Amino acid sequence: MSIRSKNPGSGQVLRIGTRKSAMALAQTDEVARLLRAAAPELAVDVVKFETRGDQDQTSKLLRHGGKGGAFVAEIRAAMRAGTLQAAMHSLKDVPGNEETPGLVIAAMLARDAANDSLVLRPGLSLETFRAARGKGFMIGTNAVRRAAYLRRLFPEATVIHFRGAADTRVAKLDRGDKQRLPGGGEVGPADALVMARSGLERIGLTARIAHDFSVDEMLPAVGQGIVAVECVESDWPTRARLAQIDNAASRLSAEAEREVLWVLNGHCNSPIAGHATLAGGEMTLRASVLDEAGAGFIEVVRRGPADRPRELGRAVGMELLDKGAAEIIARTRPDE
Ligand SMILES: NCc1[nH]cc(CCC(=O)O)c1CC(=O)O
Repeated sequence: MSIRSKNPGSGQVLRIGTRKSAMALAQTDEVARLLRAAAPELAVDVVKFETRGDQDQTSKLLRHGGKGGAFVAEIRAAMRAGTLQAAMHSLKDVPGNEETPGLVIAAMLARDAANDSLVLRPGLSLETFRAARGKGFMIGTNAVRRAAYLRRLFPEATVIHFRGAADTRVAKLDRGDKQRLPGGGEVGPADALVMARSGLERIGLTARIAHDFSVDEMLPAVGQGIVAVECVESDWPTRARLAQIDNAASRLSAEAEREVLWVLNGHCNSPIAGHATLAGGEMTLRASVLDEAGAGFIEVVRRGPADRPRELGRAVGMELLDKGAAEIIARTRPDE
């Protein structure tokens, strides 16, 4: 059945906005491929945006309303103005503590790998790195959560701030570039990076993965590995298109995980981790809150019926709060 509308923007052409990093473009191409497969008559146009987050690598992005906020604000404005029908986001980068009136996430794709991976500079072997337990090595990451886990897993390594699009970060590692710091000065070069496996897969760099951390070793960010497509709430033709490519398991997991963020008032760069798995009608939700120094660490695991994800997320979030999560979040600098 083809869906027609008098609104020229939401009939046979669907314009989808995205950041223009290699990773974001690969994700958007996948969304476009699935939409075309579901509706061969549909023309999907990919519109590339250079967001403030991409242009301004060294600024403290939280000033722009959060790291995720910087990535998504501009694309959302275009959608509200009607020049786009949809926006592609990494769900991980969509803040979990903000209301977005008039917008809805109408599709979540089947989840890719949710775990983080270790990438080593050329010439450094995993054996050497492991034998040293990280001592004498610098590990770069852009995320407070990863920094906190790294300080627990490799207490003797130096964790440094490393920012940029995924392909740019690996190129910097390979060239041995230093990283400019937001407050001036520089650190590095890095010996290793920790990045999302899904991101490395999407830009064709899986061959660079020296080690996959399991989700229990390094609990992922809420929503990690899920591509989300947002549209205007009242644009029913577009919602119907997007509903065709929505994945139920991703949606249930995301609802549970994001409820934890909501309860804790967190966003993608808070030291909060959360991951849900589904099996036989049951959901297991694990979430943690970590101290930047790796000292404070609260983890909660609960199980519940898979069809009540928000209830489970709320219970896990409340238990984290009971155990002192708010204090840990408050004392962590959010823009490290
Ligand atoms: N913040 C950038 C970002 N946003 C989403 C991903 C990974 C892909 C995903 O989680 O879907 C990445 C790169 C990374 O964390 O290494």
